[in-house]
Amino acid sequence: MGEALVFQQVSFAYDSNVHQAVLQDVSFSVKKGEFVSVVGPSGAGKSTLFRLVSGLEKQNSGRILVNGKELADRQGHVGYMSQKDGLLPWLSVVDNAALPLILKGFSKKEVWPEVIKKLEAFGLKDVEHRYPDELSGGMRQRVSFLRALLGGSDLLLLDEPFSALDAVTKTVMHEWLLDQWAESGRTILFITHDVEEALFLSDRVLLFSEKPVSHLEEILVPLDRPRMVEDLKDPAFTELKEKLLLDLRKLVTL
Ligand SMILES: Nc1ncnc2c1ncn2[C@@H]1O[C@H](COP(=O)(O)OP(=O)(O)OP(=O)(O)O)[C@@H](O)[C@H]1O
Repeated sequence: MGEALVFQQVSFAYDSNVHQAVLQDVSFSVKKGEFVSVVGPSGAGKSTLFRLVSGLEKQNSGRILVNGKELADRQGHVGYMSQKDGLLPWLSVVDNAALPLILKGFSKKEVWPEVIKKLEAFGLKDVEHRYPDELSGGMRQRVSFLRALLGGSDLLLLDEPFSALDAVTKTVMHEWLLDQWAESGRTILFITHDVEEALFLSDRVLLFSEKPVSHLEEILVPLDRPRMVEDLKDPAFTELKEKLLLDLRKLVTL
């Protein structure tokens, strides 16, 4: 199957704080097609991990391999979607979604029909020519996810994409995301503070369990796929959730 992402003994400290490493000899890997969540207390280094994967920061030592290659420039190899959907307010929905293709040099005329078809499949029919501030939060996140998909990267980094959504929309988005993930065959690395979300979505959860992080604790999620909201009542699921919440609580210092 192969590895989408490999960290080999990666250490990293911000220049402004060289004496306090964020990561210390961290090793882990994510298989192609896997859905892995990253959970940990605030300030533990989750976003830093994403910044390293996407190449926005450079590790001080160790190796980071994306699809088996150590790349100097990972732009275009890693897709990114954040809590703030990052849509450009002056572009229409279709122009926002099509942006990665336009940046690659395609013309609007070439890509619009396909992008509009995809927007329809994402439940965004008839809003193609609206602007982001005219959409609901869930709609905006779907446009943002489509833009990440159209970037073409096999590895998608999702940084708390649903944390600003209400509970019901969030649940709907979870099932929707799992459908899109299954259909696209992409690899997803997902940051969240929400333990239930992490367990519901993922094959594995990686827990930042110390500072600086030198070991990511790994939790395998024993649920079959496809998953549905009813699975949240499964005793194996609730037991795991309680355990993970307790583990996290121990790590939080005020
Ligand atoms: N640009 C930066 N320069 C210096 N230090 C930084 C920078 N960004 C983050 N840090 C520090 O690195 C550590 C890890 O931060 P990071 O944002 O990765 O944590 P996080 O787990 O994503 O937190 P949260 O869950 O609150 O988003 C923190 O101590 C933070 O203060």
